[in-house]
Order: sequence, then C-alpha cells, then structure tokens
Amino acid sequence: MAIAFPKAKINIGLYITEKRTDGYHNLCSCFYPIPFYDVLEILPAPNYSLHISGLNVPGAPEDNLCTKAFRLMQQKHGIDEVAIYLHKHIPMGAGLGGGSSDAAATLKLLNELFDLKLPTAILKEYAAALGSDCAFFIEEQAAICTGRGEICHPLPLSLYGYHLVVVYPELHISTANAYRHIQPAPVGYDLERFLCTHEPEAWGTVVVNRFEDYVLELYPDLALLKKQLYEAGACYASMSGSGSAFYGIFKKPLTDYQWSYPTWQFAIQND
Ligand SMILES: C[C@](O)(CO)[C@H](O)COP(=O)(O)OP(=O)(O)OC[C@H]1O[C@@H](n2ccc(N)nc2=O)[C@H](O)[C@@H]1O
Ligand SMILES: Nc1ncnc2c1ncn2[C@@H]1O[C@H](COP(=O)(O)OP(=O)(O)OP(=O)(O)O)[C@@H](O)[C@H]1O
Repeated sequence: MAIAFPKAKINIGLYITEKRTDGYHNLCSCFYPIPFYDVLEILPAPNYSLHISGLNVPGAPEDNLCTKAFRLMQQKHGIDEVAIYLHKHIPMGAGLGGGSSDAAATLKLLNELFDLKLPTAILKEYAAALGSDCAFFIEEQAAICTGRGEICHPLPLSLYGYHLVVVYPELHISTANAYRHIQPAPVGYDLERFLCTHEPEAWGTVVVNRFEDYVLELYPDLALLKKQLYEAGACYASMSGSGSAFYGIFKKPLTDYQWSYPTWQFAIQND
C-alpha cells in the first residue's frame, strides 16, 4: 500500500516572457507549495482502475493525469496494474496546480510501490512530459520556475509563520486560453533576489501575475476580491496561476471575515 497527500501551489509573481515555437510559452515565476492537499492511494490490482471521491473531476478516467502518469510508468518500466484512489479536495481550474500535483504524486508512489529506484531527475523528466507544472511537484519546494515551468531552481524563501487565505470564485479559467491572450514581456527585475530580500509587505507594487489583467477583464468583479483581501489585512494578495483562485498572505489568522466564495485558511508551518 502506498499513500500520498499531493499539495497545491501558489504562484508568487508570474511573468510570461516569450512565445515558443512549440506552442508553449516561457515563463518566470516563484512556485510555492501550500498545505492544501488531495489524497492519493495506490494498491496492486488485477486490472487498472481509478476511483475518485470528493470533488467531481471532469473528463474520462483515461484523461485523468493520474491515469496518464500510470500509463507512462507502465510504458517505460512494464509495471503491473494498479487501483488508484483519489480523494479530490483542491479545486480545479483554480491555478493551484492540483491535477499536476496528483500526476507527480502518482509517479512517486509507483516508483515506491514497484521499488523502481528511479532518481529524482528521471521522475522530473517524466513529470514534465505530463504537464508544464508537474516537475515542480516532484520535490514540492519553493522554486523559481522557468522554461515552460519545468525548470525549477530551489528558492530559499520561507513564509513560515504567515497565514494564507485562498479564495476560489468558482470560475474555471482555461489555461490555454489565458496564455493565448497574453502579450509576452520581460520580467524587468530579478524576481528571485527581490523575493529573498523583501518581506511580503513590500511585494505589492512590484510582484505581479501577468494573467491578472486578462482574468479581471473577463470577470471585473474579481478586482473586488483582491481589494477585500487587502482590506482584511493581507500583506500581499494576488491571483494564482491563470486563475481563478486568489490568495492573501497574512501576519495573523483571519477571524470573523465573510467571503462570498469558498475560502480556505492555512498556517504556513514548515517549508
Ligand atoms: C499557469 C500555470 O499554472 C503557472 O504555474 C502553468 O503554466 C500551467 O501549467 P499546466 O497546467 O501544467 O499546463 P499544461 O497542461 O502543460 O498546458 C496547458 C496549455 O497551456 C498552455 N501553456 C502552458 C504552459 C506554458 N508554459 N505555456 C503555455 O502556453 C499551452 O497552450 C498548453 O497546451
Ligand atoms: N487528477 C486530476 N485532478 C484534477 N484535474 C484533473 C486531473 N486530471 C486531469 N484533470 C483535468 O485538468 C483540469 C485542470 O485541473 P487542475 O487541478 O490542474 O487545475 P489548475 O490548477 O487550474 O490547472 P493549471 O495547473 O493549468 O493552473 C481539470 O478541469 C480536469 O479536467
């Protein structure tokens, strides 16, 4: 039996710097893992099956990223069939990377279950083939990610002691559409250095998510959400990924605040 708790991520700053010839875009972003989890269990079984509980995941089982991760491992290493149990908790189309995290966790669990002893570098290579965000979730540590998002350099950034509020406005944003509407532009400053030398209170006017303008144009009411996070005392607030979730970083836990959308609060306790 193998069990894992795939984490979500937030993007702290997200810059789309170039359109590539392969249809993807180069980006530069700090990916930060957050204690918001799905649950994944994999058991040996006579036939492949995927069982999902919790949130409803759109798409056929064969299109699920857990299945794609399993098929990849089967093709590369001839592993036996398994039953995968996924309890879905991280909202989808939120920019929190839940599907990518499930895929990375599937690769890691299969590596363990079948004692394949694949090194991290190989797992990252497989993960990158499943999705641009997936490689980050192999190690789940704060990183500056570049390329398609699959080149991850660990970043000594810790939000230890802060409280994170994630608000999900229940709008599913298509990542591919969001990329199509972006005009690539250089970052213009050293994101890594800036984040490591400034407290979150100083990030507001400098560290931006370049998808925000596009999403706010589609859904102008979301501007209010960001404003509310600041009014509630956030040191820094932003959209994550291509949306639609927004997050706020707080010094103290938030109490007595009413949000019009599903909201989660996390104490950041370790890196
Ligand atoms: C917006 C972010 O969440 C930021 O962390 C990610 O870049 C999204 O990464 P992801 O969901 O793993 O994306 P993928 O599943 O690889 O790609 C979905 C679609 O988004 C577009 N895409 C994605 C990543 C990237 N660097 N450039 C792109 O243009 C492509 O049209 C692609 O077909
Ligand atoms: N295991 C999975 N969990 C969630 N979504 C999955 C999974 N496998 C495939 N998908 C598909 O991926 C879509 C995006 O889900 P995901 O949780 O990755 O959202 P996201 O974080 O907004 O994506 P992105 O990483 O593009 O920002 C879902 O709508 C679903 O159709």
